[in-house]
Amino acid sequence: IHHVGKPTPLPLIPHNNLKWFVGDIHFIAKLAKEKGTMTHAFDDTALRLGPVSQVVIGLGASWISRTFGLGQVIVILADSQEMHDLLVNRAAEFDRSKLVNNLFAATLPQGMLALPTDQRFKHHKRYLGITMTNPYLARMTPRIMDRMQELVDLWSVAAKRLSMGSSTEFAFNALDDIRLSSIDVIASITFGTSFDGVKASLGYLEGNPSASPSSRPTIPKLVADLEVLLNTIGNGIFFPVSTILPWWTRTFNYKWHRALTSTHGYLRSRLHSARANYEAEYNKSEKPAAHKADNVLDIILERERGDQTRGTKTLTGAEIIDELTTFALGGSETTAAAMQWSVKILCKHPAVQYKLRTELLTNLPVINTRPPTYTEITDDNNLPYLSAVMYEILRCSRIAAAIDRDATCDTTLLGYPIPKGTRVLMPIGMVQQLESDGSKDITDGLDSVRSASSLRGRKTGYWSASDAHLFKPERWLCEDGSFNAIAGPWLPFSYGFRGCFGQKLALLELRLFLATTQLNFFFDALPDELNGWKSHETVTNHPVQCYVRPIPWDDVNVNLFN
Ligand code: HEM
Repeated sequence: IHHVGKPTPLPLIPHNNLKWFVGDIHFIAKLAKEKGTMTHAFDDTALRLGPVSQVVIGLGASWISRTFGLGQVIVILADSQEMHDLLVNRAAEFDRSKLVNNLFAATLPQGMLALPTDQRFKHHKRYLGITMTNPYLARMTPRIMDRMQELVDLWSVAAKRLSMGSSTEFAFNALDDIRLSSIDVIASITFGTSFDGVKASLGYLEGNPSASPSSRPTIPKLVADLEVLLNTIGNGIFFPVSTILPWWTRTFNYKWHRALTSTHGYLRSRLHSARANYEAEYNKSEKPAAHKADNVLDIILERERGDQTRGTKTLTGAEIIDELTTFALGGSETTAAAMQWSVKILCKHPAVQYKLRTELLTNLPVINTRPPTYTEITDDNNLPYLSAVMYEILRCSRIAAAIDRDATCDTTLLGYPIPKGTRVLMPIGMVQQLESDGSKDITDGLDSVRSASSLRGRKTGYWSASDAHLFKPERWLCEDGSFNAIAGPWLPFSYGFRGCFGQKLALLELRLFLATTQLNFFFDALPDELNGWKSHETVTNHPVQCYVRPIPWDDVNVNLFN
C-alpha cells in the first residue's frame, strides 16, 4: 500500500504536503471552490514555495502513474525573466503542451490551437499570417470602428432607459452585448460582413419602447453553440486522462456534437458562398492579391489559387473550417473577456476615465469628425495614456491565467533537473501582477542558475511592491509622460513562436473599444453587489458579472475631476 499510494514528487523541487493517493488534488479543489478558478492553486503554491515549485496530481511521478498515465507532476515556473527566456529562446526544449493540444483536438483537430509545432502548423501560420499584419489591420480598422459604434448606439438607448423614472434598474447587464460585439468584429474580419448580433439587440430595444434597459432578444444560436464548444474545451482540464479526452468528447458528448455540427454548418455555408463569389469575380476581373484582400476567407482563397498554380500544398476544406473555428473561438471569447474586465475596472476608477477622455480629445481631435486610422489609434507616442490603461487592464485581469509547455528532453530549470515529458506551467496572470522589487533579491540571486540565454539580461523593469497589486495605469508612464512598454513584467499574450497568434488584432480591438466607449460615456460607480469580482474559468477567465451604467459625458459634472 505504501508503494502504491504514496504520491511521488520530482526530487529537490519544493512541493506542498501531499495526501496519499490524491497528492495535491484536494488542495486544488479547495482553492477552486474558494476562488472559483483552478489556477489559483498554482498561483498560491508559487507564492509560498518560490520561483520553481511543483504540484502533484494523484500519484505524481510514481511508476504506477507513469505506467497507467493516471497522475502527473506539474512544475510551476514563476519568474518572469526565466519564463520569457523559456518561451522565446528555449522553444526546442519546451514545446506547446500535449494537454493543451488534447483540449482542442476534438473541436478543431486541424486548427493551430491543436497542432503540435511541426511543418503543418508552420504552413497554417504562414497561410493566415497576413491577417495580423499592419496593412491588413489598417484595412480592418474602419470595420471594427463600425462595430464599436453599434455598441455605443445600443448602450445609448439602454442608458436613456435607465435614466427614465420608470426604470427599476440601476445598471444593465453588458455581458452579452460585449460577447455579441466581439463575435460581430470577428465575423466582419473573417467573412467581410458582420454577424449583426448587436444590431439585432438595438433593433429589439428600439422596437420595444417599454422594455427594460437589460432586455435583449434571445441569444443567437451560433453564439450559444460557440459557448457550448468553449465550455467543453475548458472543462476538459478536469478530465483525468487527457490523451483519451478527444475520443471521449467525440463519443459521449452529444451536446458538444450538436453544437459543433451546427457551427460547422454555418461556417461551411459562408465558405461556399465566399468561394462562389470569389470564382465569379475572379473570372470577371482581376482579383486583388492576397495582401490586398479584405477578409480572411478571400486571403485563404487567393493563397489557395496561388498554391494551385505553383503546384504547392493548399489547405484542405476541413483545415479551413478548423481555422475558421479557431478565429471564432480564439478571437472572440478572449477579447470579449478583456472588454468585460475593462468595464468592471473602469467604473471603479472615475479619474482614469476622465484622464483618458481628455487625452483622446486633446491628442486625437479628428475622432470627433471621423474614425481614427490604424496608425493614429496605435500611436503610443501620441496616446500614451490609452496604451497605459490598456496594458494595465490586461495586466490586472488574468484573462489567460496560465500557460504551459512540455519538456521535450531532459533539461534544467533554474538549476533543478527536469525530466523529458514534464509539464511546466507558467502562472502569467499572477506573475505580471505580483512579481515586484520586493522579491528583487531572490530574482537577482538566481543569476548563478539561470540558463545561458536568460543571463543575457532581464527584458523588463520591476513593479513596486507597494502598489503592484493595484490598478494604476501611471506605472506604464515615464517621468516625461511617454509610454514605456517594458516598465515591468507583462505576459497576457505569452511570448515566442507559440505565443498568441491574434495579439495585434486583440490590442487594436481593445484600443478602439476603450476609445469609442470612453469618448461617449462615463461609466458610473456601481454598488458592490453589481460589481463582484468572481470569475468563471473556461479557456479564458471571464467575469461572472458585468453591469454598466453609462452616462453621456454632457450629463457629468466634470468639475469634480479638476
Ligand atoms: C485579449 C485577447 C487575447 C488574449 C489575452 C490572448 C491570449 C493568448 C494566450 C495566453 C495564448 C497561449 C500562448 C501560449 O501558449 O504561449 C494564446 C494563443 C492563441 N491565440 Fe490568443 N489571446 C487573445 C486574443 C486572440 C485573438 C483576437 C485571436 C484571433 C484569432 C487569438 C488567436 C490565438 C491563437 C490561434 C492561439 C494559438 C497559437 C499557437 O498555438 O501557436 N487570440 N492567446
